[in-house]
Amino acid sequence: MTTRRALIGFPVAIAVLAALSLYRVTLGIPLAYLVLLTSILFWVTQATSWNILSGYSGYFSFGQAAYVGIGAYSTAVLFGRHGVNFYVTVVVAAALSAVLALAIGALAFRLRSLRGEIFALLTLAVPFILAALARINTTIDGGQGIIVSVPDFPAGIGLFQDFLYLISLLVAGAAVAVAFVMRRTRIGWALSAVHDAEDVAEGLGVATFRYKLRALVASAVIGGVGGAVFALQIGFVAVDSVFHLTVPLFVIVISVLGGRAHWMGPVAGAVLVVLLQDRLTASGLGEWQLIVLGALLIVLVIIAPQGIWPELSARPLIAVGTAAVVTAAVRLALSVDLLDALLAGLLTASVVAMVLNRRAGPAPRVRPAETEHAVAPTVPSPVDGAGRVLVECANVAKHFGGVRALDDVSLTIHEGEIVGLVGPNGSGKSTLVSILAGSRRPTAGRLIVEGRDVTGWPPHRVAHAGIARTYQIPRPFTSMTVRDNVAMAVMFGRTPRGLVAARAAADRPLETVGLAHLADAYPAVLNLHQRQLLEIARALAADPKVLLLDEALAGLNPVEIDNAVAVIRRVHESGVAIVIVEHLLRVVTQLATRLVVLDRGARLADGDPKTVLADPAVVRAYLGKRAHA
Ligand SMILES: Nc1ncnc2c1ncn2[C@@H]1O[C@H](COP(=O)(O)OP(=O)(O)OP(=O)(O)O)[C@@H](O)[C@H]1O
Repeated sequence: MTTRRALIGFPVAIAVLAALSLYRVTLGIPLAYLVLLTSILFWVTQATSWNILSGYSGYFSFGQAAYVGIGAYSTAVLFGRHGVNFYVTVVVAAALSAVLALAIGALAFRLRSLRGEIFALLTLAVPFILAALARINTTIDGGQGIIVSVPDFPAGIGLFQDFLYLISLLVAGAAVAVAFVMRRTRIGWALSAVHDAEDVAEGLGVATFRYKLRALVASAVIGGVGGAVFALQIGFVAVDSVFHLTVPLFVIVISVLGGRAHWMGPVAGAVLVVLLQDRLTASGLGEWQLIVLGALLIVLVIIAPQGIWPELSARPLIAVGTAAVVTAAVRLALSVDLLDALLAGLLTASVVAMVLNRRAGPAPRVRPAETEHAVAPTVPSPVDGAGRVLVECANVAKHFGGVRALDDVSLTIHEGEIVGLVGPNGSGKSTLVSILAGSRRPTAGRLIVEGRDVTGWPPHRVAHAGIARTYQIPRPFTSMTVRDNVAMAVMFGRTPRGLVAARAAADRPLETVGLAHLADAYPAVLNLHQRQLLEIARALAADPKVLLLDEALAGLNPVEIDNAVAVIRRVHESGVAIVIVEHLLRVVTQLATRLVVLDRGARLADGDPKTVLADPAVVRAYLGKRAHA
């Protein structure tokens, strides 16, 4: 959905939904429909809350019930038991949820070991602990449950059900608006990058900790506020009704079904899932709910892994038309309940959109890079430490348990240099690159960039200090176009820029590497060489002083290697010092102004390439076999 369409459609939808309650009697809308809509809005709120962190960033949480529980108990204890103003309890619910999120985030997001499934397990444990606390502690619940009466509400609103509906609409609308804004601003881009390749994002200057924490807090506040309203909805808050495992299961099913990369995904998912659940219950098949939902999820994950919303929004007119026609036809032909007809209409529209999208086929493959051209290699003259010192790696050691990957290695990189870093397999080259990029903390020694000691700095700050790297196996942000991959580095670079300016600034690095004509393609259509060029363009966009190329030529054919060499030379000519890790000596000697040889974690030689290659120790340790070959 374009931003313009969303900015018009969203307020209109909210106004129409509000009118359903305000003019309910005039429009003849049954109260039962309002109850159903209130339930849908609750799940829209909770699924959007989950999606803001887990859907956008890929940090799967099973702890949604913690926020629902905190919110519901804030209202139940303060309003239900002590008569505190209901709106004050909503604020308390938001504050307590935010505090919990800050505690979880401060722990989980600091430690790399708590990523992936460990994060999911951690979040799973939280509601269990809170549920036990609520059950044991008599000032909270004590196992009895708490009755929540009806709060005062403005007289003009009508029934309590209308008030509940309107307040649920307000909360769900605010949640979706937050998700929309986040998706379109820096935080959304940062979370997408975290989802696709967190280490890479961090290395490009994205302060991942900060963005993840903000997303977690926003998610918690929305979940907590939704939980506070839920207390009114259920009227009796008990541990099992709020800290229940079905809460995370439902929000995950809803978000994945609807489309977790999109702000509207949870809305589409909630409408479909809650309607389906309601219709199954109404037809006496309530116990089949989870089976039907599970089966639907399995089928959809296989045929439409991006969820229903991207399918529908790719063909909005056909989707709306099909849903309307099928709903009307089923209702008239079979005289079934309007909701049954609506469900049939929505499911048919989803299937039709999917079939049409599949028949249209995948996006056409983009032509191979034409601007790539081989440039006759020339041997540069060694500059031998000509420029000022940019980076100094002093007496660095890195131990992995008993493995001494690096031991007392010192290295200086000067302005204008291309340093070739060579050595046998396992000699510590990649480890040294990771230390130079700040993605590994040395066991001993210091990393100094332009006179500043940056040892132990997080990678995004080292990136801002002027160091960029590429990866041996290219790691593009797969959900973004080639241009946006590069724009990310500008957006979060040393002088951060907005999306529009960053996209414009991405042109230059793309031209330098010869990928400009593929700017609108997705990385999936690039071949290995083009992906490696994209790595270089992205690193270049971060405006580095020193570029670290970790085996950027691995797996390329001779023509591609010559082209890559020409690209690297162009980058160098633009004023960037380069450290290149490479097994192909032919290439390193073409490019390097200085050669550093590592052997078993120690620096064996450092000097101009000719002298180093003639060093008997180097020949013995590393080059022997190849030289003879
Ligand atoms: N995360 C890790 N845990 C344990 N040992 C590691 C880890 N990373 C690297 N090592 C070890 O450190 C040593 C140096 O590895 P490194 O990958 O830096 O070498 P390399 O010169 O880049 O090798 P290659 O040319 O094969 O890429 C090896 O013995 C390796 O097994």
